[in-house]
Amino acid sequence: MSGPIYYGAELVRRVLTWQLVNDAVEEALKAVAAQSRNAPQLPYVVSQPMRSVTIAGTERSQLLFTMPAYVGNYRLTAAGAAGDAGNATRSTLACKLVTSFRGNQELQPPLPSIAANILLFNAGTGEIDAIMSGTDITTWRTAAASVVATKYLYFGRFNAAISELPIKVAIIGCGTQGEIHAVAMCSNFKVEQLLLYNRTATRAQQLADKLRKMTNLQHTPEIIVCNSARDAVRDANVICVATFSREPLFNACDLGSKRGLHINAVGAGEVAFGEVATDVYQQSEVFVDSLANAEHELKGFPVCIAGEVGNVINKDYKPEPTSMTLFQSMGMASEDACVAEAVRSALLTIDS
Ligand SMILES: NC(=O)C1=CN([C@@H]2O[C@H](COP(=O)(O)OP(=O)(O)OC[C@H]3O[C@@H](n4cnc5c(N)ncnc54)[C@H](OP(=O)(O)O)[C@@H]3O)[C@@H](O)[C@H]2O)C=CC1
Ligand SMILES: O=C([O-])C1=[NH+]CCC1
Repeated sequence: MSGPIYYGAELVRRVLTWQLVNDAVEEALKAVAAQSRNAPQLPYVVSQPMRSVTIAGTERSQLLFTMPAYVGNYRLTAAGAAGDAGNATRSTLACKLVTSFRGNQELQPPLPSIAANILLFNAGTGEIDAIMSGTDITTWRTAAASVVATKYLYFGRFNAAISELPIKVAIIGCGTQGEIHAVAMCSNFKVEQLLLYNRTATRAQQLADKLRKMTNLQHTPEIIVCNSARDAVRDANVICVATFSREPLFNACDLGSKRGLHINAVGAGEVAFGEVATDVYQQSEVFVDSLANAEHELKGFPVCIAGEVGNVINKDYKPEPTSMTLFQSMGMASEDACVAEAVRSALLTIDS
């Protein structure tokens, strides 16, 4: 063996598309849900042990996560990842090493708060095949999980094509995740209005300016920078919240009496579910990416969890049409494994 191939960030970025990442993430969500429901009619085999968390210092502001996963018998159908044959089943053994260093944004120049590398192993021999830069994969796959959750939990309740239903989207937190969520929502859905809020107001304004200049968005919405999270969420149909806040940034009263709302709660402060108020959880049907991870990581979670997003994709469960749904995203190693595999396939295709 000559040693692992290294795929750097530049190479990875060349092949990242929403179609490729959404497809791989949807497959991971389905596989995890099939495994936890013990659904023998579905082919998947998944092993996704709890991630380890190493605290680098005395506070939880500097963390190293180890995220291993094996996903067996799954398919990547997106065109970019097809390579040999989109229909072939795949099995991937991978481990992501990811750090979360909150102070990185204060450095000059700032560094990403979340940085990752993914090790890809030969699933037949256990030898290491490749090391892939995982920072962009983490950014994209997290937004893709919110896109898939929005597709099934919000749009799934209407009898209309996704492309025909205009939505208003609130983005709370305009850091790396806020930005990619704004781009993902406008690339996958007909967003007519984008409401941005960030604690440091200039950052929301900078994101608004950047988004207005982007020419590759499928939909170019009206973009409004809001003075508070409350203002941003009031009229939204879909809310994406991605901060490090320990305190709730909005509560149920701020959402008014409207129903049929969907929330993607992505961020994690000291408490993984701190940025959204308890009464919002209490009034929502709550879904997670992985129930096993939720049991382990969401200690003190205020409500019962309705199920996994994959249960809804696999049609084991349908949310009430008028309910408020909330996707509590934690991030799964199997998403990283499937997306890294899709990226590797796409790179092999363009190289050959
Ligand atoms: N679910 C998942 O799979 C993943 C979740 N994450 C989580 O997403 C969150 C955002 O990550 P990322 O975008 O990369 O980080 P960034 O550092 O790029 O952005 C952090 C954002 O959080 C805001 N923020 C921080 N503290 C507070 C606070 N006390 N009150 C209000 N806003 C606050 C910042 O505002 P300001 O500009 O004012 O500082 C900024 O908008 C983190 O919690 C991270 O752990 C990340 C990756 C995957
Ligand atoms: O899933 C993931 O990679 C992460 N979740 C929180 C920080 C990083």
